[in-house]
Amino acid sequence: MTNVDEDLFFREATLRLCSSLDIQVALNRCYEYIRAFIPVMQAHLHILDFEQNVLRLVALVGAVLPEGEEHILHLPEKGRREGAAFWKTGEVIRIVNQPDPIKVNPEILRRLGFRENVSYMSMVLELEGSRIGNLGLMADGVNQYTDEHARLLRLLREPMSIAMSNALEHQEVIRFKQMLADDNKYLLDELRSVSGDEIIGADFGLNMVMRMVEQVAPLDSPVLLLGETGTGKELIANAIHSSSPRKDGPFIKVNCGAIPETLLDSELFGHEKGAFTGAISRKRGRFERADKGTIFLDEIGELPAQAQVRLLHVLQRKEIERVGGTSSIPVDIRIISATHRNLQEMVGSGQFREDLWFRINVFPIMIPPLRQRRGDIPSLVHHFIHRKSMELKLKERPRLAPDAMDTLTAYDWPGNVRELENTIERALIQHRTGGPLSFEALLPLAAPDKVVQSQSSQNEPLVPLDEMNARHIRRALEKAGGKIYGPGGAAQILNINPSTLRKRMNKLGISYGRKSWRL
Ligand SMILES: Nc1ncnc2c1ncn2[C@@H]1O[C@H](COP(=O)(O)OP(=O)(O)OP(=O)(O)O)[C@@H](O)[C@H]1O
Repeated sequence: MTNVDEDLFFREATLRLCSSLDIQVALNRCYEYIRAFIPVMQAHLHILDFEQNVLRLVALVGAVLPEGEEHILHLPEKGRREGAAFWKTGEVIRIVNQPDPIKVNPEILRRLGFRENVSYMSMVLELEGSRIGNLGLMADGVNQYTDEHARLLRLLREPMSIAMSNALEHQEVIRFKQMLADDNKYLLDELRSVSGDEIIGADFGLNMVMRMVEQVAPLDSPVLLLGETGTGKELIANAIHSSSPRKDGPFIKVNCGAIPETLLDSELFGHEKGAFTGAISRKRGRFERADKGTIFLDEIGELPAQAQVRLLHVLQRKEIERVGGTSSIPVDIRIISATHRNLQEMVGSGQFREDLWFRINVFPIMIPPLRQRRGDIPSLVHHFIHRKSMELKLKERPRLAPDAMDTLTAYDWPGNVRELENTIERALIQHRTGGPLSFEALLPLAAPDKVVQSQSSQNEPLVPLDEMNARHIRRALEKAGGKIYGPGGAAQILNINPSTLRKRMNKLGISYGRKSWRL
């Protein structure tokens, strides 16, 4: 003992303590080294929670806890006060060379593998003024520990405390990471069930679209979704992602038209700390967040010219550079873009870069407007009544009024599925008091829209809605030779139920019978 080179002892033991973030591995390595200098049969590392009066074992060498054994040891209640005082003010090293004078519960000793005649040396670990834990060494027989051993052990107090603290923080980071991954998965599943990723009309009006989705989903090719607002472009983008090999990766949406131009770069590509006023910390951009997943660039036609150049850059090089950064970060992403605008025309007029257009237009999918797939309307109506009734927590699902479905099917839906969804929700809110759902207000809006567009010029004065409706119905009657019912009848031309048409004719004062409908 007298010849111990303390510097060497400190260095070698510290190297072993810092050799792993796994505290058990670190303690094993250190134990193997120090046992040549200090008698030790067993070493254990605890953190003490004296609020709860428990010792939590974080590493143990020289004994194995039985399978499934709890790693928390409850301290005897009567020792609580003494223990707390010791942990707050007690000496750093404690040597107990006689059998059990510290009156530790024999059950604890047994669990830790102690025998009757043991010597015990413990050292309190402390970091930045707070006591964080305890290292205990145990040797067989009485009077095993000397002041010289205590002096050597004390040399390791600081590295042991740092190693323990780092290991605990590392464990905490891993735990948080697992919790976040778990939460993330849970929230994604929740989001899917709330937003309802069920695609209505997949076998009917959207059949062609879904066939194309199946073809392209397994590949990494860029997809361009075209279609009017509210047709379901985002829903389809989601469907492509969730049936692709990237489905467990992120699906990140960027609404290119909704981000102010000044923030666009930092939103898309992220920024380094201090890159500009207000950049108080480093931030990852959406491209970086979409790594190993899919990025959905909605309203890509709204992207300003500068941003188009940078996007092209990312697509060509598959890497991004944060604002204020100096290095490139590789990104592995699949791009789905969407627009309700005519990008080809925008290319022609110089508003959209042709090279970018070629890059994103590899596999265009056109989603037809709802008025071109009216057959899907009844299923959509039932789907939204079901979903929205649940969201609104309605006790009973309301019935539809007799003509309601015809009215809904006849309407032109310029806002497409989103408008239909909102219409149903509004009707459900208005009908909270009961009664069937009717959509009387819709029909007058339907046909005139088209008629106004096709018949009136910008300068012509606007006619009242009822008059416009009446004219439209008369035109249909004229075309049908006055026939209301059956094939070629006015109801079929107008795509509404004949009885709805008759009601509307009554309301508008259009009489029945051959030619009586003429002006
Ligand atoms: N076929 C469908 N089945 C069920 N719900 C649908 C369908 N199509 C659209 N929806 C619903 O309609 C709403 C609008 O759809 P979505 O946001 O995907 O349209 P969009 O074309 O991306 O609209 P915008 O162009 O305005 O961004 C969403 O709530 C979506 O869930």
